[in-house]
Amino acid sequence: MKKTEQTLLEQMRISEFDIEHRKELLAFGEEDIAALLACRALVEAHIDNLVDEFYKVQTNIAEIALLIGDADTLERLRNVQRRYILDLFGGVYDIEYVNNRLRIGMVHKRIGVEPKLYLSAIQMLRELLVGVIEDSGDDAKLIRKRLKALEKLFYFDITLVFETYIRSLVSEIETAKNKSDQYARSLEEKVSLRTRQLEEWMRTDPLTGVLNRRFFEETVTRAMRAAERRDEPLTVVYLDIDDFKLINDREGHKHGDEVLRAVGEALGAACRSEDSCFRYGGDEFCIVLPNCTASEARSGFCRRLNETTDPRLAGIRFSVGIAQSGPGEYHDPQELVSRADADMYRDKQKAHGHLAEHSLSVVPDTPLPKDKPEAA
Ligand SMILES: Nc1nc2c(ncn2[C@@H]2O[C@H](COP(=O)(O)OP(=O)(O)OP(=O)(O)O)[C@@H](O)[C@H]2O)c(=O)[nH]1
Repeated sequence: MKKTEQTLLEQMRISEFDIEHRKELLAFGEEDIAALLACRALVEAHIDNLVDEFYKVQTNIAEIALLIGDADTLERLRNVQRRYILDLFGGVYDIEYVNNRLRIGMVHKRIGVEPKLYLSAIQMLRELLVGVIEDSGDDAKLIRKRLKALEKLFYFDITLVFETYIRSLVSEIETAKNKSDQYARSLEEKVSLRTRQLEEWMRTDPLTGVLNRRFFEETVTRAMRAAERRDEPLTVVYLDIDDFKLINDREGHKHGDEVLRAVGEALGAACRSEDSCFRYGGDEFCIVLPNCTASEARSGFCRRLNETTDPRLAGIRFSVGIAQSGPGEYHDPQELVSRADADMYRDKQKAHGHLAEHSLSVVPDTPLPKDKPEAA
């Protein structure tokens, strides 16, 4: 619930029962109320003098004069003080009376009246009132009773003002804490986002956008363990662009970069969500295909790659090596990669020796790669 939807009494959980309890704690009873009421006429007769004297002293204190600030405010305060003094001897110390005291505590906190200034003002007022009551010429015993009752009422009021003051301080601390918690949370979110971005950046090959070699071994090892656990096949496809040096030499390094970028995009498009694609060397790429046989890699991944229509890849040919592990028997992850590499090398030899067609030519409308015997 918003603070503005609650009265001060509700915020501080002060009920009529609580007010009576406070009076009991101070032994403030009917006798005291009667003693204070008995002074009312006397105090009323001196009220202007009391208020004048009070503010004469108060406005001589530099800090207080600064807080009051101007003549209009002083006039307003004089009226408030007049009402307060009369309330002290009004004989009614109920929920309304308490609410007014709480409000004073709140206003003091808001305008920055420090507790020491409030206490010194109360002490000053007390002395002025004691003077008036003592000079009444009444019976000494009666005067003592009245002063005692006034003392108790001041304690009653001071406690309320201080509690509001403290409550207000606690609220300020809570607000500051909430703000700093909020800031810490937003900072945490930013850090975790930046960390994710950094990790992503560390994993990614900046030119082609596919994963870099640093994470390759870790990925194959993890994929191999998962395949073993599930008794599924795992396939690695090794791709090497044919005569890439020639492309660089003929078309320029910039064009070569553009081809590598296009290869990265084509591989990304040919991969399933569970596949991981790596730039393994300058013009070499490795694709880890979980739950996929060598034959499925050819009919699935290689076919999709072969369907690439990117004009930057027209005439680009790959030597392809495929190696499968599992189900049943599993190789060492490094051995699986070496087998895919060896298979790719054999493919390249055939191509160079014109013994066979290239495994994969990424040009529009090229036929599917020839199905090779399983490497597993
Ligand atoms: N444009 C460009 N070229 C690169 C990059 N990284 C490596 N290369 C070049 O890629 C070429 C690879 O050449 P080779 O290893 O001889 O391979 P190849 O010319 O494809 O020959 P084969 O593999 O036998 O078909 C080298 O000339 C490298 O300089 C790169 O990031 N951008």
